Amino acid sequence: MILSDKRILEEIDRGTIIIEPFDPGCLGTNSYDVHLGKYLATYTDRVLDARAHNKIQHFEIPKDGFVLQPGTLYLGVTLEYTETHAHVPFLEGKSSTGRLGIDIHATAGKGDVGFCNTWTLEISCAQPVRIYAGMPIGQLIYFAVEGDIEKMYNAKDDAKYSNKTTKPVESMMWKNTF
Ligand SMILES: Nc1ccn([C@H]2C[C@H](O)[C@@H](COP(=O)(O)OP(=O)(O)OP(=O)(O)O)O2)c(=O)n1
Repeated sequence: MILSDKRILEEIDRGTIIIEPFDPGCLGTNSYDVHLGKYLATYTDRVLDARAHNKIQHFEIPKDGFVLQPGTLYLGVTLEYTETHAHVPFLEGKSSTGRLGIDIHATAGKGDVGFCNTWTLEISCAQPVRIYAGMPIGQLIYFAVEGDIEKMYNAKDDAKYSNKTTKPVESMMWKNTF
């Protein structure tokens, strides 16, 4: 079950969903539009190593935008800080970004109950495209969860992406043992 607009507002009133900043105009029928934050990042090394801590360099999107190039993975971040305490949040693209050839996540769209942070975007593009800080970039949808939660994401010792940040965060795969 996906939460409707009215239900998202009720959950915001209850404090089980937090979206900051919140603009009622960004509420869709059953989603909330999120925007591109001002920081992007790229990996320092061209060849990444799934076992290593691959470092990234952050940079600010200039006022007149930044042209994404195909073949490079950019990490972006949502302008919005969100908390979701009783539902499963999903980050989805928007048709309008998709029609510009922009992908906002490489494979991970699902969030966890208890996730409290900005969202890192795994951005790639089909052809060069200029993007701007503050542009609508994706949407959050909320699913009801079945059953009790043993441990909320923000309470887990091994949660990799729970340190609050306004910048994109690199892969923490290196924390897995394999
Ligand atoms: N594009 C995305 C997808 C998810 N998340 C956030 C919300 C999730 O609650 C959190 C963890 O996502 P995953 O469970 O998919 O990530 P991992 O399994 O790699 O990390 P962990 O071991 O911390 O669960 O990251 C994000 O910021 N950007």
